[in-house]
Amino acid sequence: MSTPTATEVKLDRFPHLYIKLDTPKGRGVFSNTPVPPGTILDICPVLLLSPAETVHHIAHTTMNHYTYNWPLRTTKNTPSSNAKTQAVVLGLGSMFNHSRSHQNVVWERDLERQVIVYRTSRWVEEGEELCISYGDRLTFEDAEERADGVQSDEDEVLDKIDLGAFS
Ligand SMILES: C[S@@+](CC[C@H](N)C(=O)[O-])C[C@H]1O[C@@H](n2cnc3c(N)ncnc32)[C@H](O)[C@@H]1O
Repeated sequence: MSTPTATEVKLDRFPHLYIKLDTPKGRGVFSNTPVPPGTILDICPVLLLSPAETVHHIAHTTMNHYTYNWPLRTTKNTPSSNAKTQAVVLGLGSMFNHSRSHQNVVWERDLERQVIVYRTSRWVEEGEELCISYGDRLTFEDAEERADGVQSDEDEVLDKIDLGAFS
C-alpha cells in the first residue's frame, strides 16, 4: 500500500511474537527475539460497545475482563467530557497481561481510526513476556505479587483496563 488515505489503516505486527498458553497469568504474549524500544508490536482494531450493551450484557460475561475503556465522542475528534464506553480489542491486544513492575509495552488509542497501537517501552529480551499496565485496581489476584509473597490489594470495584496513562 502507498500512503494510506483517510479511510485506510496501515497495519503492522512484529513478526516474532508467540502466545504461551500456560503462564501463571493464563495465556500471554512473548517474543522469541530481542525487541528494541519503540517497536510497534501490533495495531489492533477495536469493536465499540454502547454503554447500555456494556452494562446489561458484557458486564455479566467473561468478555468483561477483556474490554478497554474508550471515550465517547460528540464530534469527529473531540471526546465528550469524561464519558466512556467499552471497546473489545481484536487481535493480540486482548492477550497482553498486566505487570506492575515489569511492564514493557505501552499503548495508544487512535480514536479516529478505532485502533490501538501497541509499542515496546524498552528493550525486551528474547523469551520475555510482553506486558502492559492495567492500572491500580485489579479484579484478580496479581500472579507476580502472589509469586513475590506480597498481599494484593483486592478491590471490590469492577475495574477496567485503564487507558489513561498512555492517552
Ligand atoms: C485481557 S486478559 C489477558 C489474557 C488472558 N491471560 C487469557 O489467557 O486470555 C485479562 C486476564 O488475564 C489475567 N491476568 C492478566 N494479568 C495478570 C496478572 N498480573 N496476574 C494474574 N492474572 C493476570 C486475568 O485473569 C485477567 O482477567
